[in-house]
Amino acid sequence: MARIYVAGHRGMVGGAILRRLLAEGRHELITRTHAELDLTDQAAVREFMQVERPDAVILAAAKVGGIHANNTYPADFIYDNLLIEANVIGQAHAAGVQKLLFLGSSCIYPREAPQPMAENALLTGTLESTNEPYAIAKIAGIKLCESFARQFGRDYRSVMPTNLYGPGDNFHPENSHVLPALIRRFHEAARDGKNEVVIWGTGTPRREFLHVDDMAEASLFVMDLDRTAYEANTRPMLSHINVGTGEDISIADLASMVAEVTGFGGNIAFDATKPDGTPRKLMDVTRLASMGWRARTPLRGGLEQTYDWFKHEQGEIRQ
Ligand SMILES: NC(=O)C1=CN([C@@H]2O[C@H](COP(=O)(O)OP(=O)(O)OC[C@H]3O[C@@H](n4cnc5c(N)ncnc54)[C@H](OP(=O)(O)O)[C@@H]3O)[C@@H](O)[C@H]2O)C=CC1
Ligand SMILES: C[C@H]1O[C@H](OP(=O)(O)OP(=O)(O)OC[C@H]2O[C@@H](n3cnc4c(=O)[nH]c(N)nc43)[C@H](O)[C@@H]2O)[C@@H](O)[C@@H](O)C1=O
Repeated sequence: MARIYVAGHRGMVGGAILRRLLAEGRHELITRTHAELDLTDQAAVREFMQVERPDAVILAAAKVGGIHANNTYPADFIYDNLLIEANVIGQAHAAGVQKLLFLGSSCIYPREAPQPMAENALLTGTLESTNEPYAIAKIAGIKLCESFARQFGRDYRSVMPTNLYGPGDNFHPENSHVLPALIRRFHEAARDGKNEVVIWGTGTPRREFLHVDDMAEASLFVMDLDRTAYEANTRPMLSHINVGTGEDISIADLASMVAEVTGFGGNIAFDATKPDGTPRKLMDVTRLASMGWRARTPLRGGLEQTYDWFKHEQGEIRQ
């Protein structure tokens, strides 16, 4: 039975991965909360890795947020994420951990990348300014995995998720991503009998949304791939694999869908003084599909399930 350390197991994605691993029952799982182990602390991470010596690591811990948080706290987003990645990946290697999975993000691709964005679009153009520091840290994470694989023969892999949502998401009014932010805003407007909801930007940007349970499944699918298959699909640099649905939707249409699901019947207004961010971010998922994995959860169904979870957990949700 392999011992797997899931970093970030209290987060949305780490939590979904942990639930899936627990259900499979194939592995012994190692976890630490942020309070127990600050992953920006190199000495603490070194001590942890040396004592625990896991067989594999899944790195789902990161400083994460939506467009406003990224734009407002750029230093936190680059500094924390660079430290977390360097410490976890570097100290895993130092402790002899042979296998690791790093979670990046679709914002690694250039703002004007051809759509859908294939893995080889990495480092071909200028990044979107609202999340450039976070994207630079995520690109560094890919390069750390590649480099430890190429120089030391480690089996360190990377997946690049599109925008994610689902149970366990962050519903903060400003710092969250668009889907949880809209669930909360439309829910509160419907509850309070308001006749207008304002959403940020022009409504024209397009985003792709993947349910977190699909992401957890894809993460373990990539982790379990035969090494030859992973390397054959990530040559020449042993780089990364996109994870998404291959379908996107405009923010205006997403807002209408959230309004329907939450029962809000009023007007939707757009605050164009707020940034739109990247115009479009659709993943090319051909690589993963060719290996046999496809997303299963349709957006409407996933949104309804997430809204049910939100209503149920309201007293408990993260702020
Ligand atoms: N959500 C999304 O739309 C997307 C997410 N991703 C990536 O997926 C991964 C998981 O994201 P997600 O689950 O949404 O994020 P969450 O914010 O839900 O979870 C991140 C987890 O990391 C923990 N963490 C953060 N900093 C530290 C630290 N210094 N030491 C220890 N633990 C820390 C957090 O703990 P605490 O809350 O206590 O700080 C939290 O439990 C990240 O790598 C993210 O970049 C990629 C694309 C889209
Ligand atoms: C996952 C991804 O997440 C971020 O990039 P993003 O895709 O731009 O993410 P977002 O979900 O915050 O916004 C998507 C779109 O939606 C619009 N929008 C409308 N109304 C609200 C709203 O109320 N909140 C938010 N957050 N956005 C809103 C918003 O203006 C934008 O046009 C980065 O952190 C990036 O680093 C990253 O990896």
